[in-house]
Amino acid sequence: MKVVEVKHPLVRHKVGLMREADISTKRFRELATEVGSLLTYEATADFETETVTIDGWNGPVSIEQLKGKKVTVVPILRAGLGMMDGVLEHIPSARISVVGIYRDEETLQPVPYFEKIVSNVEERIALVVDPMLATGGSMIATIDLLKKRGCTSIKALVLVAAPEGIKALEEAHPDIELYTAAIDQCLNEQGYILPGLGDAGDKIFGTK
Ligand SMILES: O=P(O)(O)OC[C@H]1O[C@H](OP(=O)(O)OP(=O)(O)O)[C@H](O)[C@@H]1O
Ligand SMILES: O=c1cc[nH]c(=O)[nH]1
Ligand SMILES: [Mg+2]
Repeated sequence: MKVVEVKHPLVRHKVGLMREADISTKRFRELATEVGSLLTYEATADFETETVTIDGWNGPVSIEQLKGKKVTVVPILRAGLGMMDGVLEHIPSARISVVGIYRDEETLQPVPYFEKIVSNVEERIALVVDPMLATGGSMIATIDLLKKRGCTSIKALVLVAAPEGIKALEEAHPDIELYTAAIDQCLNEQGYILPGLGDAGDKIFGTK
């Protein structure tokens, strides 16, 4: 599995700000969008382009335009919605496939509760967004679901990843790519990432 920890100074700075214990919901949301945008920039660096000729101000001019597979953005509810606008900033016409999964707080197992995947997902590159890759269970379940629908080109974008989650994801789906703004130290006994961000869903939705 290709794993890219984006080390750009802007990304490191913004993720650092997100770790502040007293951060407001507004600021956390803004930063989740901004880092989502920067991760998208990195994750799309290998997209293919083709050269075409258009009418420019001084006659014909060769330009490059994107070609190949179109994109579907896949936010994992709820917290993934907090990164979605950052992706759409760069790919405004992307179709959206929504997957609802929560993690059982006792067992840490993913519990699916909603899915609405675009109809031609097999023809698209899926950019799956979720701020946290902890045990990896939620991301693995989402990718299982996308593959069952025929999707073969999948990139996962997360703000913070735990080594345990990366290992589990690599074992389950070695063919996908992972882009993360930070690889943190470990999980605590409750399955939270350390140092991590705390509960990203609660911070984005203001529910605690
Ligand atoms: O890698 P895992 O161990 O599966 O944990 C990560 C998942 O946990 C969080 O979601 P949560 O279950 O809190 O749902 P929420 O987004 O609705 O808050 C997070 O947004 C991921 O989806
Ligand atoms: O650290 C974690 C782990 C799972 N979900 C979160 O929101 N945070
Ligand atoms: Mg949550």
